[in-house]
Amino acid sequence: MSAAPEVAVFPAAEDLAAAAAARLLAALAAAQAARGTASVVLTGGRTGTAVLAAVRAAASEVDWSAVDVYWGDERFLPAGDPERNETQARAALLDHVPVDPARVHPMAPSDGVHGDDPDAAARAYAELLGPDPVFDVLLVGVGEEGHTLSVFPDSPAVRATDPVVAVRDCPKPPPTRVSLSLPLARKARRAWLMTTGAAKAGPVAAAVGGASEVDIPAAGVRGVEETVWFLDEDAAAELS
Ligand SMILES: O=C1O[C@H](COP(=O)(O)O)[C@@H](O)[C@H](O)[C@H]1O
Repeated sequence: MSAAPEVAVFPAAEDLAAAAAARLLAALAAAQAARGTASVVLTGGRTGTAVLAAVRAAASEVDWSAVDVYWGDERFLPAGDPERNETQARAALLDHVPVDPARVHPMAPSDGVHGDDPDAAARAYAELLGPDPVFDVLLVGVGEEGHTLSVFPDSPAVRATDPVVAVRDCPKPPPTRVSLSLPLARKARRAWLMTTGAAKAGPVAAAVGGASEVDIPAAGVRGVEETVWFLDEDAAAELS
């Protein structure tokens, strides 16, 4: 059963990044203390990448060699493209902590073994995850139109039941992506939605207020144990 969402509002984006980073490190350390390993699903975007940079700057008890790293969505571009979420996450954090490369699981690039076929890349990621993946923490961002992951309003992806989907014709570039679906995202123990800025205030208020996930996909993200909205004051401005 999903818990009622918690809404945490911070004065500025930097405060949000520091707080989310500290809480992420504590959650990963707690998972390792309980089970020996931890898993996190990373997001792209400005807020998510700022959180990863804050994680890098923080002291922690986390054993990075025992963290499985996944991505919630990826821009389907060539390996190393600066717009890929993987590239940004590596630059912000993963290149600077002693992760085990075998535990870092990026989605395929458009010039990889699956060629320029996002459906094949989505199928391969679903196979990698297996039927019952464990995600200790799922990090996601929120777009101006309410998208989360690469699940956009009123799109085939928002109605998807497959665990991982190819996404085409996105309103936000690049147009082709690979994404976890909302049903898979809802298997995470902790789901944290993170966003900043006045342009996000409308979709945040709609999602927190219970909008349909078809209209505002961010409304469809919930953790099994915990759902947290990390917002700055601008993004929280329209909450009632
Ligand atoms: O394209 C994407 O955008 C969202 C939100 O990004 P932001 O820059 O507005 O914070 C992000 O969550 C998603 O992973 C990414 O692919």
